Amino acid sequence: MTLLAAQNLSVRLGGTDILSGITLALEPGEIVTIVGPNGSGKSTLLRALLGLISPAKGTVTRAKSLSIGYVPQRLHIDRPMPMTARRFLSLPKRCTDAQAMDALTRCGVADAGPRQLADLSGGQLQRVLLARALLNQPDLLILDEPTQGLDQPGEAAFYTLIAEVRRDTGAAVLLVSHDLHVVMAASDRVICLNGHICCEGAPDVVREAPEYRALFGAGTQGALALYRHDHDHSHGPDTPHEHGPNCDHDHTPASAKKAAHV
Ligand SMILES: Nc1ncnc2c1ncn2[C@@H]1O[C@H](COP(=O)(O)OP(=O)(O)OP(=O)(O)O)[C@@H](O)[C@H]1O
Repeated sequence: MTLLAAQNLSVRLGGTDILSGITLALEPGEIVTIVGPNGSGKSTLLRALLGLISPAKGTVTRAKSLSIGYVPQRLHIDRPMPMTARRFLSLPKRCTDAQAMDALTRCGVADAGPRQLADLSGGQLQRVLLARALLNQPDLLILDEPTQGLDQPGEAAFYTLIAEVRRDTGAAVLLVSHDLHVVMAASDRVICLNGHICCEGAPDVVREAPEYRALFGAGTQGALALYRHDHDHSHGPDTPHEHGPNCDHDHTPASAKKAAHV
């Protein structure tokens, strides 16, 4: 049973096409990571899947009575505002002390309840946010850059936690990241987004091909940055991009061809 699916989804914001032709499906218990450069539409895609943005075209379908836990990219409360983690867990929906303790313990921050949000480290705060998302016993967790601002060990620990949550609760996880480096071990599937789905695949497949580096630049040092590039689409005619040696199709942007009179 598919939990959530998008069919040929396009989103237009402020008169600009942000996403086009997105087709994807999330199955129970899988961990799927969306990667893509800044501004490639990752948060927009999550918001469209959540129903927070109306698509210009296409459809989003959710399984009946699907429960979703969402951790947005930014916490829209004033961190200096006095608020304990325990109180935060009861917003907007009240939870019991036992439920709060269970969620905090599961997320490795059992003692965070009485602490002020402002006093928590970045990693602890992310865990409290995850704990809050778990309170509804979600079938699907949607996490928008949950490790933003964490150092690499913190990031790795957080992804280990996500894998444990999936194991213990059976929840599927859809998350956004900039960087495959740490995500790889925890993801069943990776979707590379740049306004459209450029490529997707299992991490072990992704490791074997050079496409991720082409999209993200040399900054990744090629670390785990490799995708098989199964094209089921055409790139926009003027979208410049590069691909690895295994690609057998012409990626010369149309504009370059025009310029070169090819
Ligand atoms: N409400 C809006 N109105 C107009 N444009 C928007 C709106 N929200 C987002 N955008 C634009 O849509 C594009 C995609 O934004 P989005 O936040 O989805 O990208 P992202 O991949 O999540 O980026 P980042 O990695 O920087 O978080 C950006 O160019 C952004 O400026």
